[in-house]
Amino acid sequence: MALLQKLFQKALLTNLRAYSVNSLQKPPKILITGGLGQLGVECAKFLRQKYGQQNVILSDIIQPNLEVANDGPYIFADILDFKGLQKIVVDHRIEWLIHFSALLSAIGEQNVPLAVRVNIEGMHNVIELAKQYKLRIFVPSTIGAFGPDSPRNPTPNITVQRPRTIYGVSKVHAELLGEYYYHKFGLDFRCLRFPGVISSDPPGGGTTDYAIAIFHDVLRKGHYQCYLKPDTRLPMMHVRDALNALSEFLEAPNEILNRRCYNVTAMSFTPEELAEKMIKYVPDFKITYMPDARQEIADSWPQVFDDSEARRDWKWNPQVDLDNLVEIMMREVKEKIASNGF
Ligand SMILES: NC(=O)c1ccc[n+]([C@@H]2O[C@H](COP(=O)([O-])OP(=O)(O)OC[C@H]3O[C@@H](n4cnc5c(N)ncnc54)[C@H](O)[C@@H]3O)[C@@H](O)[C@H]2O)c1
Ligand SMILES: C[C@@H](O)[C@H](N)C(=O)O
Repeated sequence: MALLQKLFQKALLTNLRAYSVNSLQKPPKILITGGLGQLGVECAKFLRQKYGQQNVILSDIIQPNLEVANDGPYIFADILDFKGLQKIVVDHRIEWLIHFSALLSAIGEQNVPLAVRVNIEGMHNVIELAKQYKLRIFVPSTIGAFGPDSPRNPTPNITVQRPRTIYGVSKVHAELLGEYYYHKFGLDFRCLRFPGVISSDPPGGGTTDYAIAIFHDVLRKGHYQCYLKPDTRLPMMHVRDALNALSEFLEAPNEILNRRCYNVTAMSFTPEELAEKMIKYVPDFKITYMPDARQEIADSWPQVFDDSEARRDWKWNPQVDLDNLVEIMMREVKEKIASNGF
């Protein structure tokens, strides 16, 4: 019986995927807010390959560098300006909204009023916008949406969420608001809770940033001083997997989704374990540890993330493990340092 059910679900998924791809023959017009951060630029490149350069509009409140400006459409969009957002959606016939604007966990603690404005008021604006114009809206959440009362190893999809950072509070708010709009108004709200995302681009002020900074410091200086203790275990994922997850989830037909918010992850490691893998590439590098305020945040977050519901419902399957991640980062960070010094 269970086998029959599984076969039926697989057939349904295959059919619905085929339907979904066909129905996407006219590619969606997509707006990415907060697009000049760590995830946005890569996300635009990825989605432009899929849906066409002109169909993915990157936006932010800061000035793009020349490479980004030449890569495809870029516009100014402040998520605190509702009328401005309405104009963009109308003028560009936007159908999907990917809402990346946020102050991350560490930086949010340094400026709580701004985090409230950007993360909470900004969310109010984009969700109303999505409702008014019937947009499909993707809002990333995070392992930071859990807190010290949540089970940490593993952290299931549905459990206690009592975060102790304004970032985490704003993300729980976003999850609940999105689910509410889905049930109340039929809004096509979709949300993935990402772990620390690793890429060679500069991170925006999070607690997991050490796993990016370590590559830059080791390759430039041969030394890294880590702000977390050596045995601090956190869930992580390479940006390629994060973008694959985002795009597969965005394309998944509503019929196969049992939830609007899913945990996704690829691996969990500690600074010590990451450093051990890096020694193969830079045998004589040194790592020292000087924990700061970010330690307390990390200690309240999941250590291992349970993403079995995403794997079951829309066949989420990460590709990059820790060995691949170190190999990719070593290569890409070396190239970045050679080309622009970051
Ligand atoms: N990077 C990660 O490890 C990670 C993990 C989990 C979830 N996320 C989520 O993914 C999203 C993107 O993360 P990121 O790492 O790219 O963040 P980031 O901090 O690098 O970028 C955020 C962007 O938001 C922009 N922004 C700030 N105020 C704005 C405003 N008023 N209007 C428009 N834009 C504004 C900033 O200019 C910045 O470019 C965030 O919502 C974050 O919570 C990221
Ligand atoms: C985990 C994620 O939300 C972000 N990188 C942070 O540390 O704040």
